[in-house]
Amino acid sequence: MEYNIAVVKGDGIGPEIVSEAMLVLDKVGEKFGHKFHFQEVLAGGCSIDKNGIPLTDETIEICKNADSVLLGAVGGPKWDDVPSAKRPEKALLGLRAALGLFVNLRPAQMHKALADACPIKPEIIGDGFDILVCRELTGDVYFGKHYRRESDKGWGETGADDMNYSVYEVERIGRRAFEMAMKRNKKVCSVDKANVLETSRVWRETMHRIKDEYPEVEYTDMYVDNCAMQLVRNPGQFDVIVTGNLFGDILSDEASMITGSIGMLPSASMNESGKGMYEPIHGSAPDIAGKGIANPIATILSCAMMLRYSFGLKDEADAIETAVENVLNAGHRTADIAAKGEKVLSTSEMGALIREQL
Ligand SMILES: NC(=O)C1=CN([C@@H]2O[C@H](COP(=O)(O)OP(=O)(O)OC[C@H]3O[C@@H](n4cnc5c(N)ncnc54)[C@H](O)[C@@H]3O)[C@@H](O)[C@H]2O)C=CC1
Ligand SMILES: CC(C)CC(=O)C(=O)O
Ligand SMILES: [Mg+2]
Repeated sequence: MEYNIAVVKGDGIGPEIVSEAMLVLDKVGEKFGHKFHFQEVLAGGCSIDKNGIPLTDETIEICKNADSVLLGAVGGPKWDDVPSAKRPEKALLGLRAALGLFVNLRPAQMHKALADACPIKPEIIGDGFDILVCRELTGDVYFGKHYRRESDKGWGETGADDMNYSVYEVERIGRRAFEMAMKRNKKVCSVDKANVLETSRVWRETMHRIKDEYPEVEYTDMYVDNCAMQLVRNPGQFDVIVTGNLFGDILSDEASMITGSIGMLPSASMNESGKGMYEPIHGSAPDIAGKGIANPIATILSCAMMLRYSFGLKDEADAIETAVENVLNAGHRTADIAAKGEKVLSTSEMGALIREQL
């Protein structure tokens, strides 16, 4: 089969990690008899530099018309002072909205070989953990009105961001979370801040209404502050965590670190018709950009999610995941997951070793 993939390398380490992932897809194509056609497009800071705006209509059209989208990361200090409506991150939010990508799946699994890179004590980790953060991606405070006004207390200029969730949006993500749980360990933990936020009260009431449609699933509610704590106290208690855009963003970065590094976590963002955008959960890592030391595994595993979820290529997805596992089991490490004194691989050396396993 032939597949058209729009590629948004983006900024910072984006081009370094995405190039490795594209080579992995080429290798999978060779092995399994597929052809992946890549069309590179600009979004984020690099688009601001070339076009004056972070996201052009052309990029949106190419991404909409492709079978799938592979994205690295956008943003960086170079563009920190551009007006907020034109920041690189607006490209990401714009693409998510334009493609209707309401669900963002972020799996955080313990790779046994990386136990040493996990900052939590082995007796707490026990047999490991396998968490799926199911984050709502096109609502919440990220898509509310952002504005400034004068403080009515005379405290000067005040920033304000509207946080919203409608019943429709919660039902849509909630059902997706229950469906994912049915294919896994049949547990859903819904995370909110219903003790304070009206948005969260609508979230919780809606989740309680739909949970009865899935009687086999064990359902719990948890406040987000408690969840942040429980993720390090006992990560093994979780199966699917369903939550809003902001809480999911923060909790998935935290969940990534207990796997060893944020450089390990892939993600899949999908719309109602299964169209997807696949990206690592991390950002453009300006502190290490251009040094060739970023971990490409999150992006490579995002390609596995693309093959599985958008193209239905299960064996091909498994092959990538097994190749990554083999490389980790053989003790190969990039800087972020290496123990003191361990040999450290570059981005391209890690990519090459993974391809050798395919
Ligand atoms: N999806 C996206 O495009 C995202 C973009 N961003 C943007 O990225 C820029 C930097 O944001 P930060 O808060 O620094 O988050 P970040 O995720 O880029 O980096 C946080 C820390 O993790 C490290 N790190 C990240 N990815 C890594 C990898 N693959 N291998 C090894 N180490 C890695 C970085 O070196 C840094 O020390 C900002 O402009 C931010 O807005 C942030 C998150 C997501
Ligand atoms: C850069 C933000 C818009 C989003 C983010 O941090 C994320 O999706 O992980
Ligand atoms: Mg984030």
